[in-house]
Amino acid sequence: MLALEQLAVAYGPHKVINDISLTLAQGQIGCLVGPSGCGKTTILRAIAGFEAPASGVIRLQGQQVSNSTTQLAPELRKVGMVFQDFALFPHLTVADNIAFGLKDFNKAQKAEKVSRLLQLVGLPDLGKRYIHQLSGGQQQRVALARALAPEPKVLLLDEPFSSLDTEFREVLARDIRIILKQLHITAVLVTHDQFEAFAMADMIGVMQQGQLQQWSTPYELYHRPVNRFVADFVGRGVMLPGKMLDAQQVETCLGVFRQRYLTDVQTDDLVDVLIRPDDIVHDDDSPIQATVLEKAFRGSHILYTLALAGNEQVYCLALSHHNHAIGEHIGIRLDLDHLVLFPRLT
Ligand SMILES: Nc1ncnc2c1ncn2[C@@H]1O[C@H](COP(=O)(O)OP(=O)(O)OP(=O)(O)O)[C@@H](O)[C@H]1O
Repeated sequence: MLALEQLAVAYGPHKVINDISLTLAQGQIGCLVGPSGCGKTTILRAIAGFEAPASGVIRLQGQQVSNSTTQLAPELRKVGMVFQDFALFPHLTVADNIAFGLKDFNKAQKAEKVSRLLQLVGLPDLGKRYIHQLSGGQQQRVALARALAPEPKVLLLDEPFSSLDTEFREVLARDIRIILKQLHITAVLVTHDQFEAFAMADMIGVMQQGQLQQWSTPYELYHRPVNRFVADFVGRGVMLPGKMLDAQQVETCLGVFRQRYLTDVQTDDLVDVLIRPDDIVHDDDSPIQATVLEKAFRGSHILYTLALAGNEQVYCLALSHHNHAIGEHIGIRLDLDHLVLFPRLT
């Protein structure tokens, strides 16, 4: 179990982490996402014990390991780390890299453990190779095996996939998730890639300038962002102008919809309604017409950028056998489970 309670971290006089609280149960995987410099790595460093809190508390397995006055040494925390650059030793074999941290094991115990870990990360036959004889993805699996060897209770992964090809990342992210779940290890992943976060995480935290804007499940984050920053940062979407007809009903160019998201709202208030690409359904029978401005082929789907009457634009994710040309008019309707809206910025 991992808990941060009102954590603040400063470099000299500059506070870069402010009042962050979050909890992960044993075996849960959390991801931190956010713009460059927002403090993601600093949080990992604080959990590992390399940075002391300015205030607040860090707990691992219920034990307080960091506060502003006392710090448990990093090597006593049972925390493993996997980095972006793998940090493997080129002069050692794969097996020796993995065994590197196993100080209290004899030769036979090491060999047994390395063999089990190689099996676990899907590289059973590569123990005798050197690091330069592996692909990037294989190297990252070795880095994972090395971090898992001392049986950490918490694993910290700092952009572990960023040097790998995009298509490969999601597969590796899912594989690593399966391994961490098997071993019931609590993990925190830092990434720039929200699809990676979606593939790995039970909980995702969106950070901005040292503050945690939202900490929730991937579904909640996408469908119920707590503010505009999170709505913009996670997933694609547009803000469609709307006007409140009363506290529940909002009028947009796509029709009138009921809402329960915004409580502090009155008749005639101007709002923006968040519309995701999957909220717009292509429907030949719909009276609402839109013009295809752009299209991006995604294999099973096409992401259309559509112009509505007036100047508004929306995205529409349609199955790719609905193949329409740029300039064509198509019928659409809004298929919303719930409305997310924000007061219009003045
Ligand atoms: N050792 C340090 N001394 C002083 N300032 C630092 C130090 N390390 C990081 N910072 C600053 O702290 C802030 C947070 O940095 P951090 O590396 O945690 O951000 P990040 O979200 O991980 O960024 P990125 O996504 O670019 O890796 C940044 O403004 C950074 O410049």
